[in-house]
Amino acid sequence: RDSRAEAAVLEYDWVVGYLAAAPDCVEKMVIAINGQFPSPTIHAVEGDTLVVKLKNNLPTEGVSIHWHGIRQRGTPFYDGSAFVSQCPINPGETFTYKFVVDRAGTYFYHGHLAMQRVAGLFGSLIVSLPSGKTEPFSYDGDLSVLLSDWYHKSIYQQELGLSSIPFQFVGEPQSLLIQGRGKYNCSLDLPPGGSAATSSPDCLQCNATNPACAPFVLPVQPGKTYRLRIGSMATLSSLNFKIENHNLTVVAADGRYVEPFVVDNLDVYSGQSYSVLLTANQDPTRNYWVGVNVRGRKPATPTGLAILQYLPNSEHLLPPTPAPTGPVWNDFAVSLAQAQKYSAKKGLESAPPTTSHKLIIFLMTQNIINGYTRWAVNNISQVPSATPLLAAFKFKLWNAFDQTPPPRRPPQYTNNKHFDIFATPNPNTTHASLGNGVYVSKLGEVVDIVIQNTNTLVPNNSEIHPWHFHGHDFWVLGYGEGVFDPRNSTKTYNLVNPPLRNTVAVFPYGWVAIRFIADNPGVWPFHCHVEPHLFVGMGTVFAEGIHKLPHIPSQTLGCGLTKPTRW
Ligand SMILES: O=C1O[C@H]([C@@H](O)CO)C(O)=C1O
Repeated sequence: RDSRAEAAVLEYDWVVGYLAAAPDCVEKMVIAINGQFPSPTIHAVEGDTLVVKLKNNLPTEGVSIHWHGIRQRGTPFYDGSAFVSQCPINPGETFTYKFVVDRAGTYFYHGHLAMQRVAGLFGSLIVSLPSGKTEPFSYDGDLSVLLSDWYHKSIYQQELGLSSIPFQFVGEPQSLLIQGRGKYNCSLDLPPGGSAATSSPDCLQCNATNPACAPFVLPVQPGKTYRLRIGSMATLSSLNFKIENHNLTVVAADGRYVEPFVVDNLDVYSGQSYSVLLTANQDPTRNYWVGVNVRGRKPATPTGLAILQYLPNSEHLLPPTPAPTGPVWNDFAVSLAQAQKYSAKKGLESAPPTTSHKLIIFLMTQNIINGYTRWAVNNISQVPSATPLLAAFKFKLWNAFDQTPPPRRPPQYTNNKHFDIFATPNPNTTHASLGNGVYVSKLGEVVDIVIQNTNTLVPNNSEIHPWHFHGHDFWVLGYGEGVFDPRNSTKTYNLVNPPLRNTVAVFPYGWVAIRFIADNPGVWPFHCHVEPHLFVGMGTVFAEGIHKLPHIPSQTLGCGLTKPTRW
């Protein structure tokens, strides 16, 4: 652990490039930083300034890096979402991110252009308290695991399928990874009655003698307590994390303190981070499985495994027990009950304003638009603008994006609520259109957003969507089942100690309500963190304080209407 008392400037020289790697024993192409997958972990201290000089060595594509969970106060142009805060960094170009990490916690960074995150372009950003400040819990050591799901199909083939008629969805991942390591299940590849000799080349690489197949190891001293940081950069999967025989005490979520509570398995949605306390208080003569399973979608991916190693046992001492399983994948009541256990830590986190200035209701629908399968929010399916929206606001380039404000209510609602979210097929799936309008708030405005789930185009199917906000933490006021009713549902809100987060899951056929203060001048994406959903339009953009936008560095410009006009 870094234990400096004073903030420092930390400088990094990074090169983004393609790498042949075998995260689950099978060699594929990943997008890596400095030849590493996952990308290097950053360890910083609260108040530090990070200066990341990023060279794009990808020969055929631009890139940008989003600093997930970092609020970027005063530096909205370094938020890293392509076509919102900056132009993509072209092949061969170098771009320097410079920003302050103003709050201790567990964060991430990842590619934010098309589906580059899915190709492995992500890493952990861990911010510790300076040595003079203490956490509201104690521990002997700090451990961290970054969870993800992994596909054998390239992101380019995935993007092709998503943007084709007929639509070809990415489907379930081949493997689940813990800190970038997993093991592909060859037997899934075998034809009925087939043998290893007839299986695919992928499968042949995946055998016990291949060192790339060794699981990630978490070493612990018997009797000690560890702070374990758990985060998910999954493409699609909602994950459940479990350590055999061990309870976990949850103490923080998304870099904010929560009232501690004990679980024996933890739901982790893409874009979320947690700190849990883990005490090595079990039989020390053996090691234990750490297991990750898929929730919310019918699993077709084997459990991802790592090893909790009780020192001085060998890390090769395999646990004698079967791989851990989580709750049944479609027991959404269990997921909801766990989500409702979170509350803000008393005395350390603020309560929300008791009222809001406006309410926005988002209805998420899956649609057919000109033959293409696309997600929409209030009938608008998001497409990027060629001009970064931040620059469009700053330089008043009003031709750069749709000037019609996007709807604050689902056009499908009558009397605010009489929309049948359970209807199959969804009756309004042909009314959506492409767009890139922006929800503009006044500086300091208190805004409520309710995200309402529906049935997808598949009969009797509604899915989990983790929504992530850039530039803000928000209060999670409450969850509900069925259709949100502005007159009654608000009565169930927790306005006393709701948790602060930057990513929240919306459960099938339900809604979630959040409140935020629009106090960070900038232009900020708010979107589903399931990458193939964002890719086909499941996102929105918010802006505030547009009269107070800071000067924009020229390195963020150069595309769309921000092209230089003189030679
Ligand atoms: O966006 C998605 O599309 C498919 C399905 O709804 C249509 O093929 C699926 O499972 C998603 O999550």
